[in-house]
Amino acid sequence: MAPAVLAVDQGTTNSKAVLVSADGSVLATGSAPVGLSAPQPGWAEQDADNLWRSVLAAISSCLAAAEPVEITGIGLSTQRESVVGWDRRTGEAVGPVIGWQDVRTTSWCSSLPDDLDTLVRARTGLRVDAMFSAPKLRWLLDHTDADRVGTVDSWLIHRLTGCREHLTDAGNASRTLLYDVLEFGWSPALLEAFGVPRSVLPDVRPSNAGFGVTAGVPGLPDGIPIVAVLADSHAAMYGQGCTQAGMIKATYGTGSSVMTPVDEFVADGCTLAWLTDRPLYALEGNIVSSGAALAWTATMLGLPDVGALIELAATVPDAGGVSLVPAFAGLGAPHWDRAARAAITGMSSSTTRAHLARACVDAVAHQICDVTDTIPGTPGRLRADGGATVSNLLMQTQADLLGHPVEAADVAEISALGVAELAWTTLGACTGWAAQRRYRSFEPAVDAAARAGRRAEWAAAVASVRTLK
Ligand SMILES: O=P(O)(O)OC[C@H](O)CO
Repeated sequence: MAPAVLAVDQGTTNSKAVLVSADGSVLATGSAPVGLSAPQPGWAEQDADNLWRSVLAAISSCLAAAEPVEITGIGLSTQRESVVGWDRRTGEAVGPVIGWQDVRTTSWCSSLPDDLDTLVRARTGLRVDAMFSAPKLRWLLDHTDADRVGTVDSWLIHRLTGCREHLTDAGNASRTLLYDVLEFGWSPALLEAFGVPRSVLPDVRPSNAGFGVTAGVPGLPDGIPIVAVLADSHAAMYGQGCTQAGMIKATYGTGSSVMTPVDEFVADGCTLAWLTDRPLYALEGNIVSSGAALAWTATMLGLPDVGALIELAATVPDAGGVSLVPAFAGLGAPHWDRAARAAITGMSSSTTRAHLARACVDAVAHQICDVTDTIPGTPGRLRADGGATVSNLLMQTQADLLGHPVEAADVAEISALGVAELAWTTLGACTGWAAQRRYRSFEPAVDAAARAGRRAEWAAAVASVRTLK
């Protein structure tokens, strides 16, 4: 039987499973949706058992679509910052997954002392914000009986290993606000500040250090090693071969993430992408709503899906002066204004549904530019990945607004391929798959004055929703 790595990419809306051979070929894929609910405004919850079942369903449909293979290892890529709590004795989830988009702890975060933010920046590269795990963990500990907690990777490791292991990788840990990315351990000062006891947290391992073996997983043999674990956005960066300073990638998911590796840790907007034989730090900007904004606008316009929205957007040459700022849960990077709310500006009596659709596509691209504008010496060429990159209209808009070429990876499963590549590298295979990957290239097609005009229109719309001036 041919050897393969089974890569699982657990995201906000879907769980995917991909069988990948040692040369990077995709042998089979499977996917299953995950439910998401908003029981109160600003809350985002998922059912932890449903999430686990969606992983099993994705694996099962992937294996059913493949010729028989020998699974030599598992690679795990997961949505970040979301947290789960469970009972140490029974292994069962206690309470919901609190999603990364959930902002229920915003006012609690605002009540924390300013000097905590200084400490958080110095030790994690991040800032105090309700998006990150620590305030969500505090909420779980206050409102449930959980005595074990972790991010989604640790919940899946727990289930894949028959409830034996309580582990996380350093890249996922770096998104919690509790992990010292310079000392490579949970920070006692940050644990105390957020009121999270060390005893409830997983042990942190380097991203390719091994995370136990499968036990009792329906449809999988026991004893398969979990070789590598990466956070999904970081896995996309690995899959893009974006591993050196001077390269930049954007992942278009439910939100978007722009990342560029840096040679040294910077105490603002920096994250630990992974830890292998050495750490790789990256500057990152998280955009809260991009794919979610496209889906919302499609629904509001009575369209069946995002594909139909983009088709409608393509029927007009521009947004006709309309801007749509998708601050449904506030603004993330680079504005970090959680009290801001969404708005549509610039409408006139000649505004059509197509202009609104086009404004939403523009918004996804503008938000990426807002982040790249803040990255010093932004490299010219942007590598793009994620579901929305199938849209040529979006990619062309991105190149036009950026003023630099955009290269869209011609693979749908870049995060799964990224973690599969790290797993195969760890197992001793010769990789470097990004060099052979095909990209769709988009060159800017508008002049500097037109670009500046559109960026200024967008900036005015963002300014109109901001609460922090
Ligand atoms: O589920 P995605 O792909 O939108 O990714 C979610 C991110 O990891 C949140 O930081």
